[in-house]
Amino acid sequence: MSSAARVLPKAVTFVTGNAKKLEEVRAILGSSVPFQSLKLDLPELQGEPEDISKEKARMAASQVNGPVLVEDTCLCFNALKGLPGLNNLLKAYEDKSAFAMCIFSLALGPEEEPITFVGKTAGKIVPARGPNDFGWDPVFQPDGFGQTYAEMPKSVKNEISHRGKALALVKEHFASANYTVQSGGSA
Ligand SMILES: O=P(O)(O)OP(=O)(O)OP(=O)(O)OC[C@H]1O[C@@H](n2cnc3c(O)ncnc32)[C@H](O)[C@@H]1O
Ligand SMILES: [Mg+2]
Repeated sequence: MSSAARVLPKAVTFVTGNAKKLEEVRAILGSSVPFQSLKLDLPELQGEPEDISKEKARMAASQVNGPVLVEDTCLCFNALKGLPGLNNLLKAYEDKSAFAMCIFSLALGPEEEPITFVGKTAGKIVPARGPNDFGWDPVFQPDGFGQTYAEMPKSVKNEISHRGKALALVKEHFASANYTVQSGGSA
């Protein structure tokens, strides 16, 4: 059953200061989720990843006074019980397995409960290979692949990555929620 369209006062703002992230989000979402991007100074929060993400979305939605999407990513090491950590720390451990995790939160407005979307990709930490232009891409080799994130074509990374998986859920949500933007709200 299709639900009535929910009217948003303006297009969704994707809040990030990271140009490489933005590039991937644009490539993955295409025209399926219309958004604009904005860099905001938000405090770094402590706590459980999903709680941090929701709180970040609430703060961003009140600054923007409209719908926002925020994203946090971590490279989490199984030897450190899933904690994010420094690659050098891992040298002391036999277990190099890790997972990349991406959490998006969508807040439709400052007073609305954010909705969270999580994507994870398992892999291992390896000596760096490939171009060094996006964070830890050269040291993360996803399971089932012979290349690090940095070595693979962008389209392959986006297909299998933590970010790609989380954004597939975001896309599904937008497809079923049937949002429309109020006329006069910026595209
Ligand atoms: O403004 P925001 O969106 O918060 O951007 P950020 O650069 O602070 O990003 P995060 O805190 O989410 O990311 C923590 C680090 O992980 C890096 N990172 C994020 N996604 C990555 C990916 O897909 N591949 C490699 N490194 C990544 C990123 O460059 C940061 O150094
Ligand atoms: Mg950040």
